[in-house]
Amino acid sequence: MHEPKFGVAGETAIVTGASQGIGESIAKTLAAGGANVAICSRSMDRVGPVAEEINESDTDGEALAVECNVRERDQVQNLVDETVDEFGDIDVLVNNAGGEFVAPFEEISENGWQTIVDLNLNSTVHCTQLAGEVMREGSGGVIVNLSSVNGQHAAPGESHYGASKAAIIRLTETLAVEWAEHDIRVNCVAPGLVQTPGVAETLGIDSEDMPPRENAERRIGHPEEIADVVQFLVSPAASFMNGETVTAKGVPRAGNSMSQDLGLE
Ligand SMILES: CCCCCCCCC/C=C/C(=O)SCCNC(=O)CCNC(=O)[C@H](O)C(C)(C)COP(=O)(O)OP(=O)(O)OC[C@H]1O[C@@H](n2cnc3c(N)ncnc32)[C@H](O)[C@@H]1OP(=O)(O)O
Ligand SMILES: NC(=O)C1=CN([C@@H]2O[C@H](COP(=O)(O)OP(=O)(O)OC[C@H]3O[C@@H](n4cnc5c(N)ncnc54)[C@H](OP(=O)(O)O)[C@@H]3O)[C@@H](O)[C@H]2O)C=CC1
Repeated sequence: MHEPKFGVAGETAIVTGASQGIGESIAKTLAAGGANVAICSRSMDRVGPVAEEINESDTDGEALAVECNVRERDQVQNLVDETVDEFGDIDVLVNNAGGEFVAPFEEISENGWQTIVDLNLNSTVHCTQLAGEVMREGSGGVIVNLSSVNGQHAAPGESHYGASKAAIIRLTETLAVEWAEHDIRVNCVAPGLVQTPGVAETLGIDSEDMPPRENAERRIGHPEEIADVVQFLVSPAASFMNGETVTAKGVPRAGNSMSQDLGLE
């Protein structure tokens, strides 16, 4: 009989941007599956309680919280070092931290553009190079990057975000080829609109005022629905997947579904 291989027990995973939203859900899902998770955000006050919640639950996996701004390469090096000190190795990296503001291209300042490219793309480069070094020197590993449907299709007001998220897809494909010889798989998830505190902040509304999630025509995702895809890609069940971008957007419309999900189109 073929045994299912969807588990992550005993793995050590870094999840960036795990104080809320999709990253928090990924960390809790992997820990529930028995992985040890090193989680970060810019604020220990925000990421610490997530680690405490995991450690106080009956999951097999343990959590380590590290304050780390992923835009700062020296802080990422510290995250990697603390993870290895605590858990001995790094098997999994989930590049989740990211964000944006919505603005027309002509209104984005040089610093505004730089901020979003740093936050989404350059942070992924820092984490992947520094954690990847540990994986290459060890027994390989798995990397999952968070792109977006806005990295796959045009969306007004998202030029900086879309460009950085599209670049993440091509980086994923390139590294999958370059690092196959090191036994490192690199895949990507492209979510459609997911109900998180960050999206509510971006839209300037309260989380409770997000459009309904269960409307079949304008389906908005739950963070757990992205976390489960990440867990699959991390697990040995996805051993023949490398360089892929898995889209998870609820309703298979062409193009960018986010503004449709919001009822704007
Ligand atoms: C159609 C359907 C759509 C639907 C869209 C719905 C969202 C769908 C997709 C969601 C994707 C997500 O990633 S959801 C997660 C998103 N969550 C978040 O992003 C929440 C956290 N946000 C943030 O931290 C900030 O917004 C962010 C800019 C990213 C980082 O903040 P920082 O403090 O590092 O940066 P700041 O110092 O504030 O700003 C840096 C520069 O950016 C400029 N800047 C900041 N906000 C700006 C704005 N709204 N418009 C112009 N410019 C702006 C500032 O003026 C600065 O430039 P100068 O003035 O020149 O110095
Ligand atoms: N929600 C959605 O609809 C979609 C989201 N995505 C992508 O999924 C990922 C998660 O999104 P979502 O959960 O909505 O985001 P949220 O804004 O809700 O959460 C972002 C997380 O990242 C952390 N973070 C932000 N900046 C930094 C930084 N510089 N260094 C370290 N941590 C940081 C935040 O923690 P803190 O503030 O404590 O630092 C927080 O934990 C992002 O990459 C996003 O682009 C893609 C498509 C759709």
